[in-house]
Amino acid sequence: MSDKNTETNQQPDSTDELKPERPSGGAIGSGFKEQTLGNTTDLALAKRLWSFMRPYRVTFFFCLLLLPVASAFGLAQPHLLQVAIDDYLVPRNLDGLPWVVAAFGAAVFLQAGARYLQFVLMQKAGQRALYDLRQRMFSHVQTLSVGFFHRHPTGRLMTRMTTDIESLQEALSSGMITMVGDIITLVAIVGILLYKDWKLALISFTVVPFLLVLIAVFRHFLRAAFREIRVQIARLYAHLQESITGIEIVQLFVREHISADEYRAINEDYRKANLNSVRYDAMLYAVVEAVGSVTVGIIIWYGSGQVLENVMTIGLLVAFLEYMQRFFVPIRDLAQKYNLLQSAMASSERIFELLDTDDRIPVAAAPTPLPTADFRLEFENVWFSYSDEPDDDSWIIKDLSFAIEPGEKLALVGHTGAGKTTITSLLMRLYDVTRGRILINGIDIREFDLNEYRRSFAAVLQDSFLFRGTIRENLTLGDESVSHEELVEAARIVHAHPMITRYSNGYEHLIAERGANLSSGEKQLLSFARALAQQPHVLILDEATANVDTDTETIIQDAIDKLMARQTSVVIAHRLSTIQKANRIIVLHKGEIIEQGTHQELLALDGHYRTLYQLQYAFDGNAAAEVDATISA
Ligand SMILES: Nc1ncnc2c1ncn2[C@@H]1O[C@H](COP(=O)(O)OP(=O)(O)OP(=O)(O)O)[C@@H](O)[C@H]1O
Repeated sequence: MSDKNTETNQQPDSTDELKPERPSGGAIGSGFKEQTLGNTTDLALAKRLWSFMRPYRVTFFFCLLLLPVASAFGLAQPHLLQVAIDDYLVPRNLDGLPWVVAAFGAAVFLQAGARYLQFVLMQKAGQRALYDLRQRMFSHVQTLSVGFFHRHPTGRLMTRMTTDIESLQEALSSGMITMVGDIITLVAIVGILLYKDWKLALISFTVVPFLLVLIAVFRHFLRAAFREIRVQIARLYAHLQESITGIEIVQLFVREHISADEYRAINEDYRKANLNSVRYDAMLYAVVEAVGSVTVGIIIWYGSGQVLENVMTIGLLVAFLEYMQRFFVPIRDLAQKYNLLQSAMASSERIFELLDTDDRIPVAAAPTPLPTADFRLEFENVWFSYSDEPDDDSWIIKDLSFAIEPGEKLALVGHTGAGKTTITSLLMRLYDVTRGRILINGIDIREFDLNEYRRSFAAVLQDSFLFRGTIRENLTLGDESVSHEELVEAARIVHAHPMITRYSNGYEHLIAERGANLSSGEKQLLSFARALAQQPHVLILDEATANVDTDTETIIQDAIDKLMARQTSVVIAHRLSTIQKANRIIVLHKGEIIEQGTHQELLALDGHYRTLYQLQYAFDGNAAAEVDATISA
């Protein structure tokens, strides 16, 4: 099957609002446009996020209960300090002081304990919810149609499934719930201070409006800096993904330095974006600290006067100072956590958008049972376009009608781009026809259960894709009903067995990612064995034209013959022997059948097939002579 990713990825896609921004570095598909979220959307998003938290709600609410407990133990400490000073130290009466010290120690201990418990439990619940979310995303993405993956670059999808989830995780672990705790603490401090001395409290709070304005300004800059980081991360990912998957081309065309330069530029932007956010963060930290110190100054200035006039006790002054210190920490944290929350909301929007994508092959509500044998496949006036809104130029398959009888071996030939791969994709329902029908024994294939239908096919594609894992795993593809004997039998038939047993651990030999540690001939033999082990009703074969030595070629040829002999086969033929052995050859041109018949019949026609034959099989020593012989006969 030809690889169309490169062409389609670059086509404008009006339905995709998350179009990649083409970065200066030149990598494609790098970076997402961050979105501004309205409050209503935030609420809707929060509701959906909650649906993932709901199963763990008992833990969640218990954590919420722990927050005021931790706050109370924390805020009891300055009060105990006040009691120690005013009731024991100032009157020089140390009798009950150990009790106050013990109470202070207990408050510190219990506050730490409550925080620890709250943090660990929250993480437990949060990690479970994220686990569920990741699982849901993966399962969902697997059900999307092949067309969806052709339209969306891998890098983009990967970013959504990794860094967006990470951002949610970050907000969950260090943000959301502690924000509630911060707010509780703030409100409690305001209440306590007003209760203890409302005048000093109001004087202390004079700086707060100024602080809030400053925080709002910083929040704005921090948020922009944060978004920039996310855009740069996406660019970095996309570039990495592209250069690693395309490493062979990069090295063959000695493009390493260009790729490194591009990476350097993106890396530099990423570094700058990070530095920017750190700068604003540090500024915010410093400003809050400074404002805090000014407040302490005001309290000492005003409070000491009050103490000297005996209107206020020293203990109360110390407690005030302590409370104010504790007041500024949550204010600073709230500003930072708000940004985390914003980013998490933007990420969840992208995550839910992917989860809501319903770009999949429709399944039959009440599927018709699939015939168990003797498939008669039929294309009935089939039209197909890869575009959702086809125009006259975009039809790839045009009013195609033909049938494949049970057991028949059909060869598809035609120039590149004629639509051969598309026909096989339609047959396996990787795409649905735009118009017309594909039938099995007279029943529209859309009426069958999709998985059951697909299971009746086995495909050997040009790129014999192998997964990282053992040979056995690659042959069975996780189907445990295939016995070892059946596997060996399949491998023997297609001559893969000797090659497998050459490895000391035979069927347990580990194959590298994409079969990187195998030759192309070996990969082909394994994919033949895999197809046979699936015991399909229909075999789809897109013959690879990889250069293999003569011995391997003979083995592969024989394997193909044996494969095709077993069931109905549709072959995109590149080998002379394959088309010669086909019961029927369909010659395609721009999505239409222009000739069909057996090899001999078509040669005798002296039309397109003959020209194609001479062009495509000219490398075959006997081809030209055979054409001449056939024609003269
Ligand atoms: N996913 C896709 N999105 C859009 N257009 C596509 C897609 N796949 C294929 N096409 C277009 O459909 C046409 C037919 O492609 P197809 O792969 O079926 O041809 P083919 O006969 O198998 O060619 P080849 O022998 O080169 O593999 C081509 O013009 C191709 O550009």
